[in-house]
Amino acid sequence: MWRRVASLSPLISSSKPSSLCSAGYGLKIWVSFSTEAPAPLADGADSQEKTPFITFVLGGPGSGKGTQGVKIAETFGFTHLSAGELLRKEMLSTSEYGAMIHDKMRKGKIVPSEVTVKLLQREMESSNNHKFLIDGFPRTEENRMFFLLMQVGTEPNLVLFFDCPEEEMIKRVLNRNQGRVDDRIDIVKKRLKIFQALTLPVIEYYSKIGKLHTINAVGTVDEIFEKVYPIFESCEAIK
Ligand SMILES: Nc1ncnc2c1ncn2[C@@H]1O[C@H](COP(=O)(O)OP(=O)(O)O)[C@@H](O)[C@H]1O
Ligand SMILES: O=c1ccn([C@@H]2O[C@H](COP(=O)(O)OP(=O)(O)O)[C@@H](O)[C@H]2O)c(=O)[nH]1
Ligand SMILES: [Mg+2]
Repeated sequence: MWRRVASLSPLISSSKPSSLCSAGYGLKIWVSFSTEAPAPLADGADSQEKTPFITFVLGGPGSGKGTQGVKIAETFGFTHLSAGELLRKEMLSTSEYGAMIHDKMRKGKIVPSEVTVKLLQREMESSNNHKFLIDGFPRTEENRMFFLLMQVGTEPNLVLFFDCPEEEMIKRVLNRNQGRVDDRIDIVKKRLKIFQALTLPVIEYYSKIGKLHTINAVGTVDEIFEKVYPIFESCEAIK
């Protein structure tokens, strides 16, 4: 398990445009494999320094985030974290948040940022990996800001957007057959509206700061992965 002893350098307010596959951005992670209570580290001595590499995968419901996320994670060694899956797992547990998550999901609404970010953070902090592919998050500007705050300034290195026509997304979601409470036509339409109103501004933000890769999500799974592959293959920071 790695533990995070974060130092924040002036990365958030950098006005320089970042590259499409940026490597470091100031946050360092000191990896420690000890099971004992951590002793203070002297300038990272006796520790292995790792910088997290974070990819966000965004797109409307049914655009293929999960499907491509699995393939990217397998091929390029990422730990795949689906925000929706983490929330569904939490919902089925005895968590104090279970009923609230269920209520939000079945209505197609967004779960409060602190809950989702806490779940993501828990997974990240208990992982030995430093490469994370986070699928279906951030869905709102508030989500984005909350992650930035909780992760002490961790901005993603890469952001993918699976751009898919609404009719295709609706067709895929209604054929998904995973027994989800929100895969119903009325709720999918609501989720699409929320995507337009709240998630598209997040996508635009990443476009503005030069981190966005837009992928046309129409085609077979393999055809789409062929478009995704070169983005990661050309990224030295993940090797
Ligand atoms: N390129 C594709 N063409 C057709 N169906 C797809 C494609 N990619 C994914 N699917 C299917 O569409 C449904 C939604 O995909 P999923 O990966 O769960 O999307 P998301 O996570 O964006 O909601 C799933 O049943 C999946 O098998
Ligand atoms: O960061 C997130 C991710 C998901 N959700 C909730 O979980 C549902 C399903 O999300 P998921 O990403 O699994 O759906 P997908 O887009 O893959 O169909 C969403 O509609 C929201 O209710 C949320 O509130 N915040
Ligand atoms: Mg999904």
